Amino acid sequence: MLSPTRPIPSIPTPQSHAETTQSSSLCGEIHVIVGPMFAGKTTTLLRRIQAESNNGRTVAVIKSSKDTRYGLDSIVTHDGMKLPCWALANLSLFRQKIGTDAYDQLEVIGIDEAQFFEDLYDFCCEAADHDGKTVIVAGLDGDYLRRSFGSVLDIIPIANSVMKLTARCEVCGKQAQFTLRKTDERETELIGGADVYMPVCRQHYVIETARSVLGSQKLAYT
Ligand SMILES: Nc1ncnc2c1ncn2[C@@H]1O[C@H](COP(=O)(O)OP(=O)(O)O)[C@@H](O)[C@H]1O
Ligand SMILES: Cc1cn([C@H]2C[C@H](O)[C@@H](COP(=O)(O)O)O2)c(=O)[nH]c1=O
Repeated sequence: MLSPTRPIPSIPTPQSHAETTQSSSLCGEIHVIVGPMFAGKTTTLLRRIQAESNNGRTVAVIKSSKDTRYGLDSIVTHDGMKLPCWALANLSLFRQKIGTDAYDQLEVIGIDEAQFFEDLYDFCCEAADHDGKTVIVAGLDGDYLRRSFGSVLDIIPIANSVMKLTARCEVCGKQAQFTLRKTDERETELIGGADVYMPVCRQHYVIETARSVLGSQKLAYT
């Protein structure tokens, strides 16, 4: 693991063989993990990175410096699993930050919060096609309005595999595919956790969105 500060703490969940990602050093790969918030995207990414590291491969993890929820030196899941990482504004800064020699040695690169990186497509192409890296990308496919978020969907055509995870609907407990924003803020990018967002199924996305639209209309007419 090439990390700025600490070694990888061991992650206590056993790895299934299917969760590991094997690749030859001559030819890179791109694996994409998407889904709503709380679906286990970061957990899946960290398990895969840990498995690659356990297999003797050199790994590094990058997250967006926009997400300051748990500090900048670690990726942390919603239930507390943690791994040291590089927090960057742009992926193009990575090679310079880590150093060319260290970059050349790297075999596996994990990217979390991929929706926040504008240069995701170019970075993944370069790393996999030209530099032979295995790139594992985790991010939101959709924002709170279920619109395509950042460049995550743009890398589907260049990916080896795509996995869409689901969370549990906070209203009914069924599978949740979407992220509902609980506050009235309208900007696309709004950092937050369970205080601002909740995972919901299709039915409750529609019901809760209608309820919040009606609520704001009522306020406007009173
Ligand atoms: N509403 C919630 N609030 C806090 N934690 C949650 C909530 N729903 C699920 N979780 C926990 O979050 C874990 C997934 O965390 P994480 O891997 O960080 O998800 P993601 O990266 O997809 O947002 C789940 O296994 C569960 O334990
Ligand atoms: C839906 C949605 C989310 N965000 C932010 C909120 C969090 O900071 C991250 C997602 O984190 P996770 O690891 O997937 O839980 O993205 C946003 O800015 N805009 C949105 O619409």
